[in-house]
Amino acid sequence: MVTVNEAKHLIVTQAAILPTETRKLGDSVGYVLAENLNAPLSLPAFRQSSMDGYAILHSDITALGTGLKLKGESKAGQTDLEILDSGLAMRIFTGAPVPDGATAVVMQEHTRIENGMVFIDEFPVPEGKNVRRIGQQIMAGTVALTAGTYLSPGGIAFLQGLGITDIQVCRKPKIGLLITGDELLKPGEVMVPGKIFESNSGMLAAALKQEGLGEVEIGYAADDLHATIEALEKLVEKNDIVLASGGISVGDYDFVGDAVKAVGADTVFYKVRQKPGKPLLFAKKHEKLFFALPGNPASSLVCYYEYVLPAIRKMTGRTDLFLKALQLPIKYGYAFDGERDEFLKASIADDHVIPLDGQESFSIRSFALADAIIYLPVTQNKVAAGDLVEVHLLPF
Ligand SMILES: Nc1nc2c(c(=O)[nH]1)N[C@H]1C(S)=C(S)[C@@H](COP(=O)(O)OP(=O)(O)OC[C@H]3O[C@@H](n4cnc5c(N)ncnc54)[C@H](O)[C@@H]3O)O[C@H]1N2
Ligand code: MOO
Repeated sequence: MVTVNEAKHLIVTQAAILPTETRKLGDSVGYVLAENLNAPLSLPAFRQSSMDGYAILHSDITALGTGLKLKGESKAGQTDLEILDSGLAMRIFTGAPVPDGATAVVMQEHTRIENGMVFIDEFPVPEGKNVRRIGQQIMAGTVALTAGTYLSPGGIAFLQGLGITDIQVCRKPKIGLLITGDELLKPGEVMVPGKIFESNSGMLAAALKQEGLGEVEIGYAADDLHATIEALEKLVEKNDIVLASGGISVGDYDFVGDAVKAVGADTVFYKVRQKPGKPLLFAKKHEKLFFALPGNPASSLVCYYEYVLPAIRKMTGRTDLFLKALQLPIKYGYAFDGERDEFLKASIADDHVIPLDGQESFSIRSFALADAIIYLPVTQNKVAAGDLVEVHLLPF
């Protein structure tokens, strides 16, 4: 049996970053950049107006109400503009090129047009007012984004704006799920007394989907050693990570531990000093990782968030591996006996964290209502209302 921290340490040190691949920028959200990218052009690439109004020479405006002769127009997308001379104003729109010679743009709300003249009701007009400078966001040739950057929609937009179409990212792991248990019915099957509609496949597939891993191979095995080995072998062959659900405790029909050995994986640890999720097993075969998650749904999901997710993130090149953690006051007092650290399904409201009803490991309804997990180490087995506790935010 290892501690929570030992288990986490073993997992993130054993998980290795996957090789890189080239992807279309538009298909790269949620991936991690595997190369340093320099800006091929400056942004903005030319002086742009940030307002609809009039381009002028700021030095022409010597008093409130200075009149300038209106000459020409610059609209967005314009490529051929004449130089603006002193004494003139050019009609201009947001995003349009500021003509050479002009040193500022006055927004149209601060102007009046009378007889072909533009009167500027603003004084003084500072140089550069309402003009986006060349390279104000980034200069050509400088570092745009560095290897290791997680690509958010903002990152995609930034690189697309630089004209970049293909990038090098860390590959994401292929994941296989093995669902074990004789009592399990798949969605749509006919309910029979003694059976249950299994839900761990949907739960884990959904959690993986949220992490950008939409294609998951799912295998099923009855509570039988040979069936479990066979299903496991298939999944291990094609995937980087295999998650098994159920069959990892000490019952006569729990075969996953033996099957893991039979496929040649080395167990790194079995059992973590925690509740729920004690019988978690972590094994490795070369670079492939294997997690045997306990069948109880809440145990399985806690183990996914606390251990599997960091491994996935490490393999995809991310450096923020764990759920975001913060300290919050707990709404109600909570106490527990025993030697195991506890993870509680919880929700956050009014700057407090609330432990939810239904903390049993079979109870998944509380997870349906949770947006966080409270982590209470055994050293903190009695907390009073208002005490600070460690809270892990679920990904949303
Ligand atoms: N004598 C002992 N018994 C148990 C111990 C122990 O230390 N000594 N540990 C308990 C703990 S803690 C857990 S957690 C469970 C883990 O059991 P398994 O991983 O072997 O899981 P199963 O026995 O197959 O199933 C447990 C529970 O979960 C339900 N289940 C299984 N698969 C699914 C699924 N795909 N979808 C929904 N629900 C599922 C299953 O029907 C059982 O109710 O062991 C304790 N026992
Ligand atoms: O580890 Mo179990 O998950 O306490 O029910």
